[in-house]
Amino acid sequence: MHHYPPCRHPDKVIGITPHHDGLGLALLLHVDDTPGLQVRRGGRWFPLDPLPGALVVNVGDILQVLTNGEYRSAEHRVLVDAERGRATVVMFQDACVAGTVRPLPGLGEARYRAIEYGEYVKGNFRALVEGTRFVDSLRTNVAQDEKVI
Ligand SMILES: O=C(O)CCC(=O)C(=O)O
Ligand SMILES: [Fe+2]
Repeated sequence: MHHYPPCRHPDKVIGITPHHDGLGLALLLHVDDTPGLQVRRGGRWFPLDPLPGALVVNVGDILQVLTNGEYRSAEHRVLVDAERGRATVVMFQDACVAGTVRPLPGLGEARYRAIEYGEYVKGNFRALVEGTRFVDSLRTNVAQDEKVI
């Protein structure tokens, strides 16, 4: 659960810095009608305003690998509001702890190499601290050559 208190200087703070979710699928419920969530596409930020009764479904990096890059993990961030607080509830679907993160068979040549889940988690945290994307380090030559993912 997230709570973003109002801030009189919203231009000077950030609710959550830009990131890609590292896990599988994220389901996000807006508890109130305060906007703040934004998604980046083509270098621009777009607001994802709350819709009553709707869930925001967000693809994370593991799902990007699982689908061999067919589904892309979306970069997003949260801004804060000057007057109103904001609350959200997020549920992350994760991979099996004893499992392997790899593209599912039948989706063409693998664009990502397989990695044990434990190693994935460690690498993902390391990359977060360094400000890089761990999923990029898993790309195979196929993905490098295509320059699409
Ligand atoms: O609270 C939100 O709108 C987004 C939360 C989020 O991006 C996250 O938990 O990864
Ligand atoms: Fe997120």
